[in-house]
Amino acid sequence: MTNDTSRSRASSSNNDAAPSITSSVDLSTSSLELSIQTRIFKIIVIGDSNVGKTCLTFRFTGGSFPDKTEATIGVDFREKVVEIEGETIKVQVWDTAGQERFRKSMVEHYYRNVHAVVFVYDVTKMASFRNLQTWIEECNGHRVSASVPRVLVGNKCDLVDQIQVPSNMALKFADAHNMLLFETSAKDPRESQNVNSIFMSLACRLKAQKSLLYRDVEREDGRVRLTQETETKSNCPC
Ligand SMILES: Nc1nc2c(ncn2[C@@H]2O[C@H](COP(=O)(O)OP(=O)(O)OP(=O)(O)O)[C@@H](O)[C@H]2O)c(=O)[nH]1
Ligand SMILES: [Mg+2]
Repeated sequence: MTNDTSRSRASSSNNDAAPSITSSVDLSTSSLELSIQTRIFKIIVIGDSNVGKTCLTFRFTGGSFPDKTEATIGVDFREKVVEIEGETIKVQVWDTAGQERFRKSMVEHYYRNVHAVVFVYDVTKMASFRNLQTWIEECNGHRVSASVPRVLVGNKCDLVDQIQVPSNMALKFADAHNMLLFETSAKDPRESQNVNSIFMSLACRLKAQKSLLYRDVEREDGRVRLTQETETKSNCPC
């Protein structure tokens, strides 16, 4: 599919249902009922170290650009509760480590039961764009279904004089890999809405694609085990 050249570009869409998911919550929590009703979408953010994964997730969940960041070790979780078509959904963002030494013991956890993947490169660093192929191979190697939506994000667009990755090159890559492309900046507050769109477009697609149903609620040693099941559904306006 050919795309226009606006900052947020749709190159293609994914479909199909995701695998079943099992999670546990503490019985003692009075919010059990809420837990059962609130769907959680797990979105992982992947890419080279220093491309701005932490800043992008911070911008989405906290609405600001952090003064200072350090290399992520393992993973940082950030959550945002959003409402889509009257339904409250928890978007759980996994901000992963780009440095090999800080991620190797965690990689299995990143990909387990993931609902969507955000691949990030730095538009001022060609190497971070070239390395996307490796990140995609890692993702595929962890049995992430082709039906799990993926988007591509070129970050640091505010550094206009230093851009190394041309938009048309990124667009071609996104098309070839069946991904949406966003070119944006976690730093520039005017791009805040665009950063939101990265995650909201995924949440809308997930909501449209499937309805996670809690099938079984069984007590296990004071805990409740919830099993979610998926079914195809398509009524999201996004
Ligand atoms: N100019 C500019 N700088 C940015 C932007 N996003 C992040 N940075 C800077 O890039 C550096 C790295 O940002 P991080 O978000 O920590 O990078 P990361 O991808 O999380 O790195 P790892 O945790 O090591 O994988 C920091 O100095 C940020 O201030 C952006 O949009 N524009
Ligand atoms: Mg980080």
